[in-house]
Amino acid sequence: MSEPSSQKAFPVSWEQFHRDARALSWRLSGDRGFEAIVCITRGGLVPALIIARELGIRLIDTVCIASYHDYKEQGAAQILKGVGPEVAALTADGGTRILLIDDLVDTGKTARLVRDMLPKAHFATVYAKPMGRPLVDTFVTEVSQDTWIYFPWDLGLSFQPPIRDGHPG
Ligand SMILES: O=P(O)(O)OC[C@H]1O[C@H](OP(=O)(O)OP(=O)(O)O)[C@H](O)[C@@H]1O
Ligand code: HPA
Ligand SMILES: [Mg+2]
Repeated sequence: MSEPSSQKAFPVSWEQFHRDARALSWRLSGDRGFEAIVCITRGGLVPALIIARELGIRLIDTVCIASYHDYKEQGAAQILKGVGPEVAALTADGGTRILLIDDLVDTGKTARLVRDMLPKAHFATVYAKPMGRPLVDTFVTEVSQDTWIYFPWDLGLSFQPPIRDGHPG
């Protein structure tokens, strides 16, 4: 990851995240035959709820991966949990009826791990950075590689210094 100081900030409110996840649902809608959602925890849990609601999908599972152990620092990716038996029953053909959801793809490291597990699943993220973009089938918004996305569940209300005082945002 780049140095935080050299990164642009892209803060996302709950409202914007909901709107973007709905936009992703529209792109995934139609007769695509998805029978299950597999979300990549933890960031994929929130868009998975919204997309499952919009598409009427009720079989939802998780793949638990931890790769960023400290703030903005990527460590070795670890798979803590794979899919359970109900979704495993859908994987014989590589997972064509499985919709994989994450909040974003950045370097593509997480996506690559999951793609190895479910090579034919449809992989969708709300946001994508250029390095990871080739690994994603559907996304809504691309941001530059040197942008850090701040998700609403990581944010709180705080004082913002005026722009003229050198606020970087
Ligand atoms: O494309 P990559 O460089 O692999 O980065 C993308 C991944 O990083 C974040 O997850 P993180 O591992 O931080 O865990 P979290 O979802 O629990 O916050 C994000 O939610 C993606 O899953
Ligand atoms: O830009 C990001 N924002 C939040 N979490 C992340 N994990 C990888 N990249 C990012
Ligand atoms: Mg994640």
